Amino acid sequence: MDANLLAAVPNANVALGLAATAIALYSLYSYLLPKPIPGIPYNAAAAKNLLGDAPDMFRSVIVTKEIMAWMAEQSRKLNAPLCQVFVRPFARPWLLLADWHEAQDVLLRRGKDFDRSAFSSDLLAPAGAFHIRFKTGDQWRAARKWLTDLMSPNFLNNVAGPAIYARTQDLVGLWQLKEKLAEGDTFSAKEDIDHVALDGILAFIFGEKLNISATRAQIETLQRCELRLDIGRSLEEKYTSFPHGCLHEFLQAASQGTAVIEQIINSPMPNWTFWWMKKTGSYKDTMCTKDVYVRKQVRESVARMYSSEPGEASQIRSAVDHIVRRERMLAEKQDRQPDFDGQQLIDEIFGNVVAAHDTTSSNLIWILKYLTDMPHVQDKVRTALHKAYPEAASEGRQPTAAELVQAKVPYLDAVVEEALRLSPISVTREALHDTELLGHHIPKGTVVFLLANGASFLDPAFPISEKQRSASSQAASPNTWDESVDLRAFYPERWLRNDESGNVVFDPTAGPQLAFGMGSRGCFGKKLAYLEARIIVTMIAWNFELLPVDKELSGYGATDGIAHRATQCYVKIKSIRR
Ligand code: HEM
Repeated sequence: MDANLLAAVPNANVALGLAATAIALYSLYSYLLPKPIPGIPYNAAAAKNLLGDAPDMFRSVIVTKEIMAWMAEQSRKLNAPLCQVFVRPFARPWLLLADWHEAQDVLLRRGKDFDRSAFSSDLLAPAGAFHIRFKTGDQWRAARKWLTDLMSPNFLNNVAGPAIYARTQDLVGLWQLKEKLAEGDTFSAKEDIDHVALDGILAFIFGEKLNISATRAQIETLQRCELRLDIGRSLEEKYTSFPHGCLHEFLQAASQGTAVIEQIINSPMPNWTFWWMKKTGSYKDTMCTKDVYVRKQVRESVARMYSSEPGEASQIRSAVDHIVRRERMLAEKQDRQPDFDGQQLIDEIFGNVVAAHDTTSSNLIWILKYLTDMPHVQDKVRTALHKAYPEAASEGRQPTAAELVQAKVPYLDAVVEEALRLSPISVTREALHDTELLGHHIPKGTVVFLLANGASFLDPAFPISEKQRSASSQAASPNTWDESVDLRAFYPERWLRNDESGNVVFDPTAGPQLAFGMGSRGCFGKKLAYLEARIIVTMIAWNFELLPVDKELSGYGATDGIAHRATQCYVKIKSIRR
């Protein structure tokens, strides 16, 4: 054979090898590129990037800390009520639905098509066997049976309300002390609100007599600071800071329980983060502390139950008392031994603490900010309260717990609702099988974010032809309001209307609201959250004037985790003397 030809054979082999490698690499690259769902708008540049939209999202979230704002922005940029983003590399796209009418339909009427997503269940992995993580089915129903009637007016008015009221009195005491120590200066209210929300929820879960309290721990610390030795002013002399109270280990575990979930939610690789977290000593300590404490409370409640007369309702002083009675009753019905020590029951109890704590405290923090920055709203709240509790006002005392749980104060309810409307976290659902949304084919397993901060909530709704909507959506009549009233403004009046007798009433259905989700998987604790907000805001507005604070301390930035949480909440308080 020709020598040149012989030399060319290896070269040809090398070339062939290189070409094959290039083809293989290109195929791998194409395989790993985001896979858009046909017909649904997306960012074209992101579809050509192995990391999809992730780099853009991280750039934005590093600055704003608000992933929900980034999502709403994508829907606006793509000008689409349904769009897709590629946030997790090499995974399916997430769908973003920005339409109140269709979101309501998914949540209320399409439970067979969409359910709790594995995605959100994974983010809440540290909550263990808490029912929020289950798909709708037998396990979920079994857990909900323990909770039946906890949100009944009877339980809320006679057990939860008085317990939360008692804990709110501690906050009033703390702020009277802080006002004196700060000599009228501004201070951060975030931790105080966080603590009173935790104390309130724990009093609901474990009873008013629970002997641990984050607020009282703070009071004890401050009582030792009478000489102002430990009290500091910030460098810029903008606010006074106080030393922190020393929290009971269970209170620390409760706060830590929220913190670990937030860490997972904000991780680019949640499953890995959780895997790593579980190996750390601090995680194990937190889990062990909360399990031991909750079990102890359950055992004490069981002992009280067996030592009281059967059916003696007055013995039920907490959610745990109620849950252990339900477990006993269910066990009898199912002909089995009650399992008071089981991990699922313990996870259910602690899960409710976590679900309730950060969400309620975030809502209260936003309310305080709005009341501080909008004195006319604050005045209106106080006027409404004086009208609702005329005896307390004329006798120069605070409204009692019994008065608080009974009264209707439409303007206060509207303020709470409006704060919730402006600070939602979007709920997610997962397609249970191949289905359709706004006329598009949606593959099984796709995660859909129902944006509560996009079009038809904070921006005017997208025009959508009725034909695109599902049959159940077309059949329903949506509640919507005048979108020409600035949807981003804090305007409680949008939740008020006149009834047939001309009285002003609060109308929770006046317009789009997704703060609690909806339907059978909507928030279980919604009524308790309203009750807690009503009690705490009433007691604050009744006892203190919230004076304006420096503009620099009144930002509206937030972080997204379990809740959409304001970064700043400073107050300058003046006791109202009667
Ligand atoms: C302002 C306060 C609160 C807000 C904004 C809030 C918000 C939410 C949201 C958005 C969901 C998901 C709903 C869905 O997927 O459709 C949810 C679920 C849940 N929330 Fe709340 N929540 C609050 C207070 C509470 C409280 C006080 C409790 C307990 C006492 C609670 C217990 C739960 C539970 C157990 C679930 C899961 C329901 C299920 O999966 O079946 N939440 N909450």
